[in-house]
Amino acid sequence: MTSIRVSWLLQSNHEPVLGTWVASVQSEPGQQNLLVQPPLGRKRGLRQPRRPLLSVQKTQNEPRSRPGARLSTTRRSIQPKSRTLEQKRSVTFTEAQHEAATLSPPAESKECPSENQSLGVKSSSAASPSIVTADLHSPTAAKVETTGLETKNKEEPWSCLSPPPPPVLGTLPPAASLPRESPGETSSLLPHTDTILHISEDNGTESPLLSPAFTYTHVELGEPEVNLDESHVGLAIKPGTTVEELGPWAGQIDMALVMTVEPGFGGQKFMEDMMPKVNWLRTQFPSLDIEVDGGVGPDTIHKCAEAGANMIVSGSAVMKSDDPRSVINLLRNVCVEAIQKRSLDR
Ligand SMILES: O=C(CO)[C@@H](O)[C@H](O)COP(=O)(O)O
Repeated sequence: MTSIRVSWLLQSNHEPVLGTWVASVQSEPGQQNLLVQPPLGRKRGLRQPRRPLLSVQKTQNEPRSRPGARLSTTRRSIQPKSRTLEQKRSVTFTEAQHEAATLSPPAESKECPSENQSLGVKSSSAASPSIVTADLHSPTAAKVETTGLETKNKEEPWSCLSPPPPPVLGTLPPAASLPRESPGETSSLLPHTDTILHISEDNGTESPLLSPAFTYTHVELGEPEVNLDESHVGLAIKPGTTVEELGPWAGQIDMALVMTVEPGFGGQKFMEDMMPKVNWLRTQFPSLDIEVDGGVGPDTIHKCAEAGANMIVSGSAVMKSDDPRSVINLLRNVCVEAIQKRSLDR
């Protein structure tokens, strides 16, 4: 039997929730490769508040949109509803590649009631072993605990993306130099060929989600169920992919995943030389959620946090620990402190 892989996320400014991955992966031309992350412990149709990953405001240096870079299709003509504290969301991950494919809008969020969990490390019998979304809090808060919910401060919804301009190799493009999109423009192609998430078998082995050996839970993207404003979009880059290739998209996505190992399996050595990618993204896009994945644990978390990562995937370091909770707390606290420090430095 195949189950969703073991991993956990450390996110800032989220209500801690348990999550599971529902994958819809289709690789035929014109079909989508996407993953949706409805929180576990929730039931469809019911909502749970969710806070932004970062409370950092977008800066002028951070374009919200740009011309020719649109993610979706005619559905983008749907007027997004204003986000409320109670809105549901999903996460879609794709990997930036040059091969064009159509990205359909993300499947519906499937939300269920779930009690908030103070540290986000609580597991549930309904959950995949350990996808845990832990909560970080406002970087400006003097303490870890926060009292109020926030909504992600995007004055306009994330925009549609279309294939980016040819990457500028060799130099990192300043975000401010990125072209801006014009209102009403729509296009439909998002280049991607792969997904990042992994699933694991009961014997503990992992394989990429796209492995044909696994069965995926197919999520039909029913039109009535889609609410684009409730979606998050992420782009992932493997170690061999330059951040320049992600740069053109970064002003429009919610999350960038910088792989710090080659996707494939857990337990690999953390690639510190990926940190300049994280640092550049954080510098150029202060409110972007930046995730690192691979070889992250107590020995490497400082580098990630200082570079600007605020979402952490940690496999071995947590799962092989005698005290996973303390490891998670450590990772979270290091990130919180780095976020607070950046906030004070600004
Ligand atoms: O999916 C991958 C790598 O393919 C990563 O998510 C790792 O599985 C994370 O595990 P550790 O590297 O932390 O052990």
